[in-house]
Amino acid sequence: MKQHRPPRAIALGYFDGVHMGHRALMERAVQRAREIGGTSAVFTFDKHPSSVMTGRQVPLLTAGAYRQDEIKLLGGVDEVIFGHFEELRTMDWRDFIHELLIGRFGAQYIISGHNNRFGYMGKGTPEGMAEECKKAGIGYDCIPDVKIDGIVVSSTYIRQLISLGDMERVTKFLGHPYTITGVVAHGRKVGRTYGVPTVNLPLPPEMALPPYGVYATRVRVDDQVYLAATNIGVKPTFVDGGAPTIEPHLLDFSGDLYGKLIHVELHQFLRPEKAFDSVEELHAAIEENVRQTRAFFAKG
Ligand SMILES: Cc1cc2nc3c(=O)[nH]c(=O)nc-3n(C[C@H](O)[C@H](O)[C@H](O)COP(=O)(O)O)c2cc1C
Ligand SMILES: Nc1ncnc2c1ncn2[C@@H]1O[C@H](COP(=O)(O)OP(=O)(O)OP(=O)(O)O)[C@@H](O)[C@H]1O
Repeated sequence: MKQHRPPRAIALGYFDGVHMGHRALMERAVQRAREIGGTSAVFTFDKHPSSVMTGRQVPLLTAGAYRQDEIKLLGGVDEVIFGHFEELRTMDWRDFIHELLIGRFGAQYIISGHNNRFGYMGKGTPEGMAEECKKAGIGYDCIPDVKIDGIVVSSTYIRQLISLGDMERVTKFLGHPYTITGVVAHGRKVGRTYGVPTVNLPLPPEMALPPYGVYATRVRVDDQVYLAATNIGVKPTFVDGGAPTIEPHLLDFSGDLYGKLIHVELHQFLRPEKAFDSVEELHAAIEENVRQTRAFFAKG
């Protein structure tokens, strides 16, 4: 068999959101890579398997364009390998191990969780994986479930928490705040006329949408971090319908962010979005939200 240099320790899964369970797998991959003098990698798919299988788009926890960076940054792995799910879903599970992971990508160690299924019809199981890896003379680690408050951490559970707006619990299960990433667009520039300039971020359509409302947030841009009171919704005071936007009002900032890539971390839901009777009432509500945001982050 062709020897790959350097060999790889490969963690398997989709890794949407890079939660605490995912991190346990990737930490192990990094550790194993060090032991074998190789590189650590994640093998994931270009499309979410459930979205393809059910034909219904699963709302994602990581913006598509940012997946590779987020997995590397939070998981600490050297590489992210994207398999084409539509092609691989028909591959026999043994071929997936021997031909693809070992033959093509030089796996010396494979790491997965308990519930990992792979190959045609999801017939590959951790038990089958252990047996085949043994035959091939490579290592396999099956990582026990990571639980918080007695609940198994999963992307599915975190999506539910987001739909409820329970951002503090989301942060606990993800191990980092839910973060919406995108490029700043031009808004209507109305906010600045009453002293509340906002950054306008179209919501990446593939991402999970929290309830419309105002959130205590932090915005990361380049190497800077700003506190921000952020509205998510359709601005019913001014606009009739339309696509939702995410609009941070950065505190202690003046400047121009058009065209910049920004990361908006949602830390706490403050109140639902509302159609106000006047701009003055909206303004007063926003001032209160700014106070709440400062107070939230002052708590540490
Ligand atoms: C903290 C905050 C809270 C907001 N809350 C609401 C709201 O409850 N209802 C609403 O219609 N618009 C709300 N907005 C959105 C403003 O209407 C919006 O920023 C303003 O219309 C400027 O829009 P523009 O950027 O398109 O010019 C909020 C904005 C911020 C920054
Ligand atoms: N809580 C956990 N503890 C340990 N391993 C986990 C945990 N959650 C997922 N894994 C493993 O991490 C890898 C990637 O997980 P994947 O993203 O496919 O599943 P998930 O987070 O459970 O998502 P979903 O809720 O969509 O099933 C898989 O090998 C999976 O078995």
